[in-house]
Order: sequence, then C-alpha cells, then structure tokens
Amino acid sequence: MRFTAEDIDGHEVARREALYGPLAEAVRELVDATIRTEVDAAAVQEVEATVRAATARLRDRQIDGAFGVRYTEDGRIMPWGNVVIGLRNPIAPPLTVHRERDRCWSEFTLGAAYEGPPGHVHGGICALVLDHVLGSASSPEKPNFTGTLTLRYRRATPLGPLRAEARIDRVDGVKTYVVGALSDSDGVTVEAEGVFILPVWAREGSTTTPT
Ligand SMILES: CCCCCCCCCCCCCC(=O)SCCNC(=O)CCNC(=O)[C@H](O)C(C)(C)COP(=O)(O)OP(=O)(O)OC[C@H]1O[C@@H](n2cnc3c(N)ncnc32)[C@H](O)[C@@H]1OP(=O)(O)O
Repeated sequence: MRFTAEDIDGHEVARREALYGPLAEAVRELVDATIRTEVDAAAVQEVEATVRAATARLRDRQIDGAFGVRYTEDGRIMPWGNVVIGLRNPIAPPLTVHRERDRCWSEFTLGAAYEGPPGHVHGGICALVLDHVLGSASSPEKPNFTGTLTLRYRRATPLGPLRAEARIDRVDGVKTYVVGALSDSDGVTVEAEGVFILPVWAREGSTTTPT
C-alpha cells in the first residue's frame, strides 16, 4: 500500500493543486464532450490525434504505478489519485466531503460519464460514492477499510445534482457501523449501511506494515 511522505510546504502543495487541478478538470470536460459530441468524422479524427499527442507529451516523464496517498510533515493529505475525491483524477467527479463530528456529506453533480440506465447513474457509481462517504464518516483520522457495504436501491438515481450523507451508527472495537444515503431533490434514491474496519497494521501496538 503506497503511503508516501513528501518533503514540501503549504505553498508547494498549493502550487501543485493550481497546476494539476485544472488539467484534470479539462480532461473531465473532454470525457463529457467525447460522449456527447456530434461533430463530423474529420473533426473526431483530428481531436483523436490531438489527444494522443497530449497523452504522449504527459508520458514523457511519469511515475511507476498509481499515485498512492501522499502526505506532508504538517499533516496535509494528498489522495490526488483517488477515484472519488482525487484532484488529479479526471475519473473522480470529484467530491468534496464535508465533516461535522460523526457525520459527513457531499453535494456534487454526476453527468454523462456516470450513466448506467438511460439518463440515470450506474448502480456501481452509487456504490462507489456511498462507500467513500460512509468510509469518510467512519473515521476522521485513522484509515478504516470497507468490510461490508449493503445497499438498497429504492429508485433510479437521475444524473444531475445529488447529495450523499453518512453518520456513525455505532462503534464496536475495531468495527464502525455507518449508515447513509444518496439523494436527489425528491429525496433518497439509495440507502446504505456499512461496516468499516481498522486494518491490522493500523491497530494500537501493531508491528505489521501496510501490504
Ligand atoms: C489515509 C488517508 C486516505 C485519504 C482518503 C480518506 C477517505 C477515506 C474513505 C475511504 C472509503 C473507501 C474505503 C475503501 O475503498 S477500502 C477498500 C475496499 N476494502 C478492502 O479492500 C478491504 C479488504 N479486507 C481487509 O483489508 C480486511 O479483511 C479488513 C480490514 C476488512 C478486516 O480485517 P481482518 O480480516 O484482519 O479483521 P479481523 O479478523 O481482525 O476481525 C476484526 C473484526 O471484524 C470482523 N470482520 C472482518 N471482516 C469483516 C467484513 N468483511 N465485514 C464485516 N465484519 C468483518 C470480524 O468478524 C471481527 O469482528 P469480531 O469477531 O471481533 O466481532
């Protein structure tokens, strides 16, 4: 498991956010435009060549494997490759998750890139979002892992503005039970409950390391 310390200060974190955030946002727009465009064949081929050239340019210098979770000495966490919240991940909507004591919530918009049933959010994407928001609620600091996630899809979730929220129901040793829901403006579309577990390597007195 890749947790990497970065010897950088707040200014450097901000500089990187300002550099990579707009790139990821531009690629998100590209994905949406790729799905919805109706330009002619020549234009599609021209854009394909441009995108391939841009990809090759970025690959001139890159890390091996995934981004991992990076952190600074002063406790800033940079999960920038994360598929839900990652600043550098164009697949991430991305969500901004807010916290208040034992609750977390996020308001966000899912567009064409997240479609399953026509005009509606893919069920796996609903699970992805709820897994993350419930997991975030389960622990403000230590990294809990999803043990079991149970969902009840009450009705199809339309693409567009949505809200996900979660709160701790109870804690039993290393297990935290969390409940939550995904909603649109008409109310709940998916109910969720999850058991989030502190992995062995993060438990008090553990000498094992993340694998
Ligand atoms: C770090 C910063 C990150 C920045 C991002 C922040 C956002 C974070 C949000 C991220 C959110 C997204 C998060 C993600 O995407 S996490 C990624 C998806 N999840 C996984 O990959 C988890 C894989 N599994 C494991 O790592 C382990 O099996 C875990 C850690 C789950 C348990 O470990 P271990 O197997 O060693 O446990 P134990 O033997 O000591 O048992 C302990 C207790 O737990 C009970 N139990 C065991 N398994 C399960 C189960 N599956 N359901 C229910 N209960 C279970 C067990 O009976 C016992 O209870 P009791 O008998 O004592 O009563």
